[in-house]
Amino acid sequence: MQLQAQLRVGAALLLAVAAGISSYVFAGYAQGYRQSTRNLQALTSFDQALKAGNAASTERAPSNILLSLDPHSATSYASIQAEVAGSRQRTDAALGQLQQLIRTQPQADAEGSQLARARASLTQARAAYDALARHMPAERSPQDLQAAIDKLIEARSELDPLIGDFYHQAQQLAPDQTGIMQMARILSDLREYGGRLASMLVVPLSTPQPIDPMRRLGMAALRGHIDELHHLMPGDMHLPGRNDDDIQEVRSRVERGFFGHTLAMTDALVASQGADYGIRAAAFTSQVRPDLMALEDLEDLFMLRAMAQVADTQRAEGRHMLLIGAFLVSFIVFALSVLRAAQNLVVRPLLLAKREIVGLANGDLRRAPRAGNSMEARALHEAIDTLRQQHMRGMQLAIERDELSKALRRQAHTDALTGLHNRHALEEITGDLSAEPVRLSKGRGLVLIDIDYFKPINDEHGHIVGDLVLREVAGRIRHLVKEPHMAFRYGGEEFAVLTNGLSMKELCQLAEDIRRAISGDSISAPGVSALSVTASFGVAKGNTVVITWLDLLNAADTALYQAKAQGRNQLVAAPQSTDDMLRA
Ligand SMILES: Nc1nc2c(ncn2[C@@H]2O[C@H](COP(=O)(O)OP(=O)(O)OP(=O)(O)O)[C@@H](O)[C@H]2O)c(=O)[nH]1
Repeated sequence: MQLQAQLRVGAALLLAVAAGISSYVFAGYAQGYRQSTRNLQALTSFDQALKAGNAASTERAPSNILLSLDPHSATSYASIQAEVAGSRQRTDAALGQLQQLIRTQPQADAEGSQLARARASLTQARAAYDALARHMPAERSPQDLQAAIDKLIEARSELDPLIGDFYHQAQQLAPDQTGIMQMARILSDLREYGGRLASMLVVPLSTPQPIDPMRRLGMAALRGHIDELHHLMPGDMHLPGRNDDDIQEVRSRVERGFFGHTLAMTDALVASQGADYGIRAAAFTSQVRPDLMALEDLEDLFMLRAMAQVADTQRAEGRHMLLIGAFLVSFIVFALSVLRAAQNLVVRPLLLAKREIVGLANGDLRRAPRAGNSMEARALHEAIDTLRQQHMRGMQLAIERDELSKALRRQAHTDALTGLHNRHALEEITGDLSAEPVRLSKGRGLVLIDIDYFKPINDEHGHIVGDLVLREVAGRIRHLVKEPHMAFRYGGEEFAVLTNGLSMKELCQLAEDIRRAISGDSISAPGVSALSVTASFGVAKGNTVVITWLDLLNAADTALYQAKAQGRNQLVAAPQSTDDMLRA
């Protein structure tokens, strides 16, 4: 597999492993985050149910005060009336929010009906209050007053099942927060029972009249519940984790106010047998109200604490998820960067170097584009440059060798004196004449030229002059013999012209031209008067009889011999060739 592919597969595997591990851990935190979100929703819903209950309980205090006031005489009537309207608005708003939450509940229908009943009861109770409030205090019968108060208590009781449902649901979803939620519920119940207890004293105090025995029994039962709940409250309400000074402070307010002041006052009023209570309903309600509010405050603090704890957990899970996400993204970026760097620093330089080396091997000496600036890449490029230099030297040597061998070959085939091809060159074409005869094509022609009476020139004028004559004769032959025909120094004072594609007539014409050229102008040499030189010619051509090179040479040689014999300075065509000429 290629390095690039290996790198990619490696990076993909690494990423897959990192993604797998991250996903596994992420899924754990995501589960925790979802759980915390559900817990928080459950706690918020329970808190909203408690708030709705508290709002309905709280509405009673200003309503009860209003019923003990004279609409015409009491100066505070209008402000209490406004307070009643405000508290009713707050109750309605809290119930509205509760209704929204109920829509998302599993038992939305049953809880919705329960809430509708509570609202209907509340509307009835408010109507009863409003009807009584329009009358003068003297016109309000104790029975009607009590009935209105009872209706409001009853309307508040209608919310208890809903609070119970939300409590159980929150307890199931957020079991860790059960202790705090229990505490909040106890405080909510205490607030309601304390409010009811106070409400039950409103009629006796307003009238004033003794508390009837039945009501006294009911109040005793409530008082018992309150004591039970008080006992359920732990002495030490210290919560782990956060600073809970605020809880301790409100708790002591509750102990002093509700369990101390309110219950003591209530107990004293219940215990007094006569109708002279020494305090009127409005004043009593006003005194009790802050103590009941302290219970609500404490409950609020507990719920806030529970929700804050869950929110902390949720934030921590969210942070972990973010961290893992950031880690995974960073890892992906890192892995891709490493891959890219490896590609740029290793793979690409290697591929380009490979291309350059292959180019060198194929004779391309150009410097190819390069990549990578690492030490290793530079070393690789230096090695390629060295290889190129060696390759260039090798090529240069090869060229020189080639030229040398061409020169040698040329030299081996050239006659040093005349510069014509030598006999060896002719034998390259004809082959070894002493060996197996080699066939020739009919187009081949041969003219053998032998200088006449050359020995006397040598003898008379010396070899140097003889050489000069040979060079001059060779020059005149070369002048007339053009490609594709070739001129040779066949040996001593003998020359040969090998033709290709000439008819016998053309061949004889060429031989005659050469003869005239040799015998034409005399040859001058230093210290020698003009030398007249002639030569004899034997001409032959391939045909049906002359079919090998040996045949051709023999035919030309015989003709030359004949030319010599007939008096020299003439040409003789081989007889077979002459037949051809005649036919031609
Ligand atoms: N100067 C010189 N003489 C050479 C060379 N090669 C051969 N010879 C001479 O050429 C002469 C040839 O003489 P012969 O063979 O008797 O021929 P010839 O004198 O030309 O007489 P015919 O051919 O019969 O006309 C000899 O004297 C050789 O020494 C050479 O390279 N230089």
